Amino acid sequence: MQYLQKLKQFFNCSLQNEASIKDEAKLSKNKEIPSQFQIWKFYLKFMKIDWRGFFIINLNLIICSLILAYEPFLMIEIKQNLQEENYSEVQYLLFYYVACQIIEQILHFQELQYYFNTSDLARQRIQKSILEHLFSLDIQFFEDNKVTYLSNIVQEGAEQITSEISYGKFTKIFNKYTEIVSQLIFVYCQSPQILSLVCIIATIGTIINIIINKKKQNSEKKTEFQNEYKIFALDDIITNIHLIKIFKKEENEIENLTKIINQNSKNQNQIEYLKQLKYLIRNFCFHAMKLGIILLLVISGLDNSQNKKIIINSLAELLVYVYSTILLSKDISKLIVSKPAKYYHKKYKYIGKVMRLFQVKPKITDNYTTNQNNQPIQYLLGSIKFENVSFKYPLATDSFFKQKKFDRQDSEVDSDNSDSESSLSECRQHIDNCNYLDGYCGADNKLDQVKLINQQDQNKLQRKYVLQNINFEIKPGQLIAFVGMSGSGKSTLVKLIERYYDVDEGVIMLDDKNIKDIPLKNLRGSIGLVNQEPSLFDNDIEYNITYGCQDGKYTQQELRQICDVSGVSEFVFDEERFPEGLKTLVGPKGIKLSGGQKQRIAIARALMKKPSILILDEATSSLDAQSEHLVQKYIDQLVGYRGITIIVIAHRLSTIAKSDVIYVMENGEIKEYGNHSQLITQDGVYKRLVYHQIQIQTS
Ligand SMILES: Nc1ncnc2c1ncn2[C@@H]1O[C@H](COP(=O)(O)OP(=O)(O)OP(=O)(O)O)[C@@H](O)[C@H]1O
Repeated sequence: MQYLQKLKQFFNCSLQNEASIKDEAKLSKNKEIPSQFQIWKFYLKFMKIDWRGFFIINLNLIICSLILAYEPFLMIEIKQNLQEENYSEVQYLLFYYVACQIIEQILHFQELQYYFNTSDLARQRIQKSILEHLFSLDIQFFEDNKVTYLSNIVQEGAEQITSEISYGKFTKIFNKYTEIVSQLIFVYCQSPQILSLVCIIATIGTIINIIINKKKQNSEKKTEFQNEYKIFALDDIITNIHLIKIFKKEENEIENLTKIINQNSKNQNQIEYLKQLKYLIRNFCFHAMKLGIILLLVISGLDNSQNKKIIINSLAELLVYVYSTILLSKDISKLIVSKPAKYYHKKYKYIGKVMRLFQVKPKITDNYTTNQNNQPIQYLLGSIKFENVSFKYPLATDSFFKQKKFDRQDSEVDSDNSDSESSLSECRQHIDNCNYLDGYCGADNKLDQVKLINQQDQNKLQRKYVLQNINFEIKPGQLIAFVGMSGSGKSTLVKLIERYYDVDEGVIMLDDKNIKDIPLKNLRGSIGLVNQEPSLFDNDIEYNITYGCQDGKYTQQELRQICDVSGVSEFVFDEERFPEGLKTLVGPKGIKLSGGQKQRIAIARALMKKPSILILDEATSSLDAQSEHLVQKYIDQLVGYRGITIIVIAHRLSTIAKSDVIYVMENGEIKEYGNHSQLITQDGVYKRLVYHQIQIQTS
């Protein structure tokens, strides 16, 4: 009864599967899934053939496959000679057989050696080109995509492409078919009727295998997406472990994670069930063939006892070949299943993702990259001019995995197929509408409904201008400040000066040149930035401070001076707390340092770069008053001596009182500007901010 139910379930699923296959074909048309031609064209990017390796690997494989194909016939010959008691010939044939085996093993060993060497080189080359492409992408891409996901693409993608473009790929397929054909010829030589029987049963087995494979791939596709969801949820929760501990939410999170982890157990079970079913069918086919062969022998043996004797003698051997023919029919069925569908399989999924990654193109382009790479930075003089600049953040269009809220309270994700059709078409429409470059993970999943943003949502999400009609001019060597309420657009302004984004309207001029015409190397090389949340590498303090030094050149004297003025010396040379001094490891993201220490290192790093424009975005917010005063003193010196342009963004208004010009921002607009004494006399936003801060301090 249970079995019947499962069978019914299976065929129901197959019907639904049919529909999803049709949809897949539609998707293929929509270029959501690459065609085989596109896949091969893509592989060409990474191909660099070492002809010697190519020749040796393929020649060895061809010789091995010919030896393998000849083996059954050699066995027949040995047996015939044994029956005829021709022992000298048997000896000779046995020697020949052993020699073939030894040659095959030697060739195989040599092929493997070449294979590993060439694969290693190919993997390095592929990894490098994926990284080169990834690093050429805009900051926005990294803001929209999860780091775990991108690092997986680089690692796994390179691995999978390497195995796909290995030199022996085609020859191995050729080997497989030579083996099948030789075995079929062997069976034919024994008895044509038996061959017909083998062919009929193998064809039935292959067809059933194809159906099961397609069904399995459908489940794998869903599992794949849910696995990614699991990884992101785990990543999110473990990254916030401090928060979880402080709120004593361990139990809740464990419960939520367990729910998320167990979400796709239904799919996993189905995959296992289908695997078992395939195994069962293979065995069933084999037994059916065995029975059929015996029946044939009995029928034919009634009137031909000689024939019967010969055939019975080789029955065991025959069955071995019949069995391996069935095993090979498994490979045929895999080949017949559409190649793109294979890309949902965990063995191939990252190839599709790498293809997607290469479809993403940077919007911030630099025509000078190739020419300027080996030339030294040409520092800017430091004048900045904004002319009628307006800007809004673009929508995330190149997200591999859309930013999704992990709804842990209701994390039950129904992986049932019951209403997959409606969600499927809806999601397909979302894909068309959004033109999102989503991974090849299944869209026929409820999760995708959450994941993809439809046209309506897009309209709602139409971003507002973050900066509107901004005009200002900064001369080289000036000290300029931007103040304003949180969210008024100050940091965005800095991002535009660094050209992490291009403006929507207006123009930004640096040294009287449009920012778009300045090589990125010169632009970013001339800017030193310290932002609100300093990022540090998991390395020692010295490495972090000297990271921006051109060609890694600096003197210990310079380093010491910068450490002194940025306040790093104050803690780093304290032998009790930092016995290793500048060689102290800071831990991931500088976790072993305090907020103020991290900020001082970031300030030292920016100063070591000797920039012509220094941007301090809330750079001293975690420093105590004394340290801030020290940094401030050095900044004043810099302005005086080196003519460096300094832009300060600060909420603490005492920090900016000495600025040449203070720009006051509100809702993405500059509301007023002037120096401190001018602004304080006006009855405007600045005066209100100053009084507000004084009030807080006195109370
Ligand atoms: N990467 C981003 N994508 C989309 N919107 C963003 C992004 N970064 C900032 N914003 C939005 O732009 C607006 C201005 O943000 P910005 O960080 O420039 O403000 P701010 O004045 O520097 O604030 P604060 O003083 O709190 O740092 C905010 O409404 C914010 O939500």
